[in-house]
Amino acid sequence: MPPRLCQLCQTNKALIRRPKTGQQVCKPCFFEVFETEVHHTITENGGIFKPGDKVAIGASGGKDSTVLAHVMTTLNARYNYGLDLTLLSIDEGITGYRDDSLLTVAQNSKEYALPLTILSYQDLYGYTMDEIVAKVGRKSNCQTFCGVFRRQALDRGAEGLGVGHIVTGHNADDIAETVLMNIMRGDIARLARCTSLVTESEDTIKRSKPFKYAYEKEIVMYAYFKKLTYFSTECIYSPDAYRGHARVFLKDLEAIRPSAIVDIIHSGETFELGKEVKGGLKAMQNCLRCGYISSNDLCKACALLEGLDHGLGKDAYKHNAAGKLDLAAPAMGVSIPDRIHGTDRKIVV
Ligand SMILES: Nc1ncnc2c1ncn2[C@@H]1O[C@H](COP(=O)(O)OP(=O)(O)OP(=O)(O)O)[C@@H](O)[C@H]1O
Repeated sequence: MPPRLCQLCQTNKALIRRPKTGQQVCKPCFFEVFETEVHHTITENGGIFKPGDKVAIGASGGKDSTVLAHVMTTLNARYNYGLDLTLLSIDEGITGYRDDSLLTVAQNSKEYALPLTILSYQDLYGYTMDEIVAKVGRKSNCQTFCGVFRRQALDRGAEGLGVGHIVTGHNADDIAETVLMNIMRGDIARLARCTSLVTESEDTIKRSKPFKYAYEKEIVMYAYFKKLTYFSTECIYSPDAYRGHARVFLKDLEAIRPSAIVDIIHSGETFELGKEVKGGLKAMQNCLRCGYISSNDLCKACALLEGLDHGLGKDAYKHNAAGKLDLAAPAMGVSIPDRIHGTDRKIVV
C-alpha cells in the first residue's frame, strides 16, 4: 500500500493526526498550520500588538510557555510584528520544582536570545511557597496563595521592566475548563472575562493568551517534534481538585468529539450578561496598603499576607462549596509593614 500523503501538501508522508481537526499531516505542515493559527489569533480583529510594543512572556519552563516563547519569537521575525520580547519568571520558592524549572527557562533565554527577569515571592512578599504551605497546609489553600501572588508578581515584574503587555501560555483546554468551572459554580460574571483573548483595565497591565485556540495535545506535539527544552514535572503541591473534575470531564468529551474544546470556548464567548449580573460586578479601586488594583480596601494578596503574619493556620482560610476562598477571615484590620516592593502605581487613598 502506498504511504498515506499529507492532506495539506499532498506530497510528504503523513506522520501526524492533528488532535484538533483529525487531519493527517506531515511534520512541516503541522508546524506551519499550528503557527499560522496562532498568528491569526494574534492578528485578527485589528490585532493585539502594535509595532514597538514591549511584551513579557510569562515563562514557567513548562511546555505551554516554552512553546509560546518559541512561537512568539518565530512569528515576530516571520511577520515583522516589531515586538521587543522578554521573558519574565516568578520564583514561587518551591524546592525541587520551581528551582529546576527556572534552569530550563534560563536555557530557553539563551536559545531564543531573549532577556530573562526573575522575581521571587520571597523578595516581594517575604514568604516562599514552601513556608506558606508549612503554615496553611496544601489542599486548595496553597492554590489560592499561588494564584493571587503570581498574578500580582507578574504585574509588578512587568511594570518594573516598562512592559505594557504580558502574554501567557494558557491554552484552549485551560480556557474550556475555566468556562465549565464558572458554569458549575454559577459564576456567570466571570464567564464573560474568562474567554477574552485580551484582558485589561485602566490600572492593570494588558494580558493576553495567544494560545486561546491551541489544543494542549498539539502544544505537546509541537514541543516534542521541535525537540524543545521544557520542564514537564507537575507542581509538588496539591492539584486544584475542582479544576481536576472539569479537566477529566473535558478530556472525556474530547475523546468523543475533539471539537468539544473549541465549542465550549465559543459557548462561553457568546454568553451575554444580563443587566442584573453586570450590576453585580464590583467597582475597582486601589489597595489601601500596596496600591494594587482591588475590589476591596485591601487587595487579595495583602489580605492573605495579613492572615499569614498573624499566624492564622489551616482553618482560617475557609473555602465555600465551589472551592473558592472566603477572604473575610484573614482580614483582621491589623496593619502590617508595607513590604510589597517595586511599584510606582498610584495609590488613591
Ligand atoms: N512561575 C511562573 N512564572 C511566569 N509565568 C508563569 C509562572 N507560572 C505560570 N505562568 C504563566 O501562566 C501560564 C499558565 O500557567 P499554569 O500554571 O496553568 O501552567 P501550565 O498550564 O502548566 O503552563 P506551562 O506549561 O507553561 O507551565 C503559563 O503558561 C505561563 O505563561
